[in-house]
Amino acid sequence: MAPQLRVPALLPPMLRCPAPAPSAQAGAGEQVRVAVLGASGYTGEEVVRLLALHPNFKVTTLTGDRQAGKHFSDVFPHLLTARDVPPLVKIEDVSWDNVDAVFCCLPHATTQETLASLPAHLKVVDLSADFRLRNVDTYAEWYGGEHKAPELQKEAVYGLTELHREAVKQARIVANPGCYPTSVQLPLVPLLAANLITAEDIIIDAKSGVSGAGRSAKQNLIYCEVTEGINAYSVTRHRHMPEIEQGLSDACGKDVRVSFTPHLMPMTRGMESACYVKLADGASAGELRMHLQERYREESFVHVLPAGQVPQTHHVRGSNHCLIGVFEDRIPGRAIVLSVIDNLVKGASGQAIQNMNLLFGLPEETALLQQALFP
Ligand SMILES: NC(=O)C1=CN([C@@H]2O[C@H](COP(=O)(O)OP(=O)(O)OC[C@H]3O[C@@H](n4cnc5c(N)ncnc54)[C@H](OP(=O)(O)O)[C@@H]3O)[C@@H](O)[C@H]2O)C=CC1
Ligand SMILES: CC(=O)N[C@@H](CCC(=O)OP(=O)(O)O)C(=O)O
Repeated sequence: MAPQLRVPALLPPMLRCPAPAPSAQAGAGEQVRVAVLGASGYTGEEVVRLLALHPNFKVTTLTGDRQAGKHFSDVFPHLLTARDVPPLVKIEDVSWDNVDAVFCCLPHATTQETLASLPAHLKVVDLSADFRLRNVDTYAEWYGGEHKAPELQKEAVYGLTELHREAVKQARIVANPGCYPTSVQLPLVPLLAANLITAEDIIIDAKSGVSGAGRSAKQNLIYCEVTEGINAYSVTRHRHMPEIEQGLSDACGKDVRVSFTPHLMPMTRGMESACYVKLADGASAGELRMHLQERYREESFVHVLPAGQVPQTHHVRGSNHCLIGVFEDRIPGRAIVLSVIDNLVKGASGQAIQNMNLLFGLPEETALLQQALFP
């Protein structure tokens, strides 16, 4: 059965709140001039695809590395609007005076050096992992290299929009969360903050589509090695573990450690996190569900399903929505919380646009109210 989305979530932004003018920085009534760094990759492409329907953001600059020099429409012929966007250039050839806002879709490590060299007038949403971890030593431990821009890291605001909206509105640089951390924190942060589940014994069994690994060719990602099978990867050492633990620890004021195992699935897009949690004394799965329904009642993109409905990746494919289902475990005192997103949309480019909308005082739903592509 299809999940029942709340009707207000599907109203166009103008019916939910008055359309504000873009920020003074961009000039009231003017278009925000947007650069997408790493536009020849999957998340960069997804930003450009979604921005085709954005009334206030105009893509004026696109960068690539190996693909620099090509027309965007030659790299992504499926994007019909790409005929009107500029060709891909190298980052060093960008004229920053013509840019107000940057979506940074570069690999981690490259990102911190690039962003540290950009002019300070730019508002930035960074999709990489470089500015997500507050502690640069933790970054070095999990990402295998000293952080090259610790000052910029201090300035960055972690942008899981529904949980950090007010901080995002004030920010200049937003660290867009990882895809797995988005799918896990949306359900678990409110439950930990309300003491409905314990900080101990959290087990997360997660699955991702192959686009999560980016567009560049790798042997373990070729068709024969991915199709008709699944495999866990980075077992006990996936780099999203400290990001998840940072968010969950903040939520409850305790040092949270999680068991987290990601799996690669033979599908293009989509992510599911099955979270096995221990109920606090006296709490029930029904109470968890009701708490999440209440917490996200006014949200456009997070939907807590009625009892018994199972969230499916097919129901969020191509959309910025997150669907959550809560179930009573057969083991007394435990619950199972399921969460699905599209890794490229709510897990990356959609949430990045949601955050950029907030940076410019726009309704955060702008250009993001697409429903899922089904089947
Ligand atoms: N895919 C996903 O689901 C998610 C990805 N992310 C993060 O978003 C970022 C982008 O990911 P994704 O789009 O999947 O990656 P891709 O590999 O698909 O794209 C990477 C982009 O960066 C460019 N690039 C690579 N190296 C350099 C360099 N040294 N200098 C300048 N440009 C460079 C590439 O250019 P070219 O191809 O022309 O060489 C390409 O445009 C990463 O940090 C990733 O971890 C975050 C959440 C989810
Ligand atoms: C399937 C796959 O490989 N997924 C990627 C996660 C997505 C990603 O790009 O990670 P960030 O959000 O930290 O940038 C991985 O496991 O590394």
